[in-house]
Amino acid sequence: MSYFSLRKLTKAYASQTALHEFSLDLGKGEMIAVVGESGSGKSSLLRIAAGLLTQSSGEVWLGDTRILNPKEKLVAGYDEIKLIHQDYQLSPSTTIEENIARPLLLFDPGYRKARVEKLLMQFGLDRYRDRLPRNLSGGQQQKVAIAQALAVEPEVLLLDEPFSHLDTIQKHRLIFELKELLQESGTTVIFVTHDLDDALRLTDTILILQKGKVVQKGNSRELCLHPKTRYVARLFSPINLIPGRFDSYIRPADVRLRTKGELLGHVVDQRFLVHYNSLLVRLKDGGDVWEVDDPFRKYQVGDRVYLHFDEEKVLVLKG
Ligand SMILES: Nc1ncnc2c1ncn2[C@@H]1O[C@H](COP(=O)(O)OP(=O)(O)OP(=O)(O)O)[C@@H](O)[C@H]1O
Repeated sequence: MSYFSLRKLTKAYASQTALHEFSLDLGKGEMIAVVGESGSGKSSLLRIAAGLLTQSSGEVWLGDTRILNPKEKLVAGYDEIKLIHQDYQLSPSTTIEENIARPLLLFDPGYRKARVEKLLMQFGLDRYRDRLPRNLSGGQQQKVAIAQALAVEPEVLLLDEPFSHLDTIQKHRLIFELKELLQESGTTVIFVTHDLDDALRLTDTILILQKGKVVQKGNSRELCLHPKTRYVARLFSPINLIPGRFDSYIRPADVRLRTKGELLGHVVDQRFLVHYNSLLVRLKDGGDVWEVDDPFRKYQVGDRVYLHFDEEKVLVLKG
């Protein structure tokens, strides 16, 4: 049953439309990721969902409550819906413990103390409680910001690329920890990102946004095997345009390398990756460069190679 509902949301700025009739219904505790490139409308969407930006049309509902926008509400935003973005603002001159406690100042002191203790423990921040934010790493500071947002036990958490300042290892660890925490607390989550890998680490269901429109929704398998647009296909791997066929593509892993055949090229670059070598092959006719996998690490820069693929692996893509 729908709990957090975004209904036909649109947003037009003076020069352009950022969002075209976006609708989404989430059940309580459900998590979804919205993946889109820069400028696709992700931040506008989340700010509207949080009641922090006024939409051009459409409504946001949390249970039976319509979320009012800044034009309708004196103090914009809701405790029940928290938005976290990469530029978190911790208070620089107060300790980690005080930062997490800040949203709870008007709460009962006993409750406040217990809640802050729980968050410090859950996020592994206990031993840093007396430090100032500047004495923590970027990843730890981002954890503090998330713990602070969760202090008031929001029903809905909106994550706007909150991990982009972190290195890959820190990021993967934080996403894993956060996923467990959010599942445990039954928080409803929308996570927006341009990074499919991050999205798949947090959620199973992905919604793809392009130029303010939803182009596809599904799980990893559905999107990978049946991408509707070039953008969706490229989220999973590069794609190679088949010469003479303007909308047909093949993935690097679906190309076989042979010493005989019809589609001739020569290797212009080679990279050693964990399970295979990745080659760049310049085609003889037309001059396009294909990216192909060489699982047997057989070919070197300068080698001639023939490229084969099965027709059933060809992706026919638009947009
Ligand atoms: N205040 C504004 N005034 C005018 N145009 C805006 C404003 N805010 C955003 N836009 C435009 O609306 C479109 C969507 O922007 P938005 O920030 O929502 O996208 P995004 O997917 O979050 O991008 P990014 O990942 O780069 O933050 C962009 O083309 C942007 O230039």
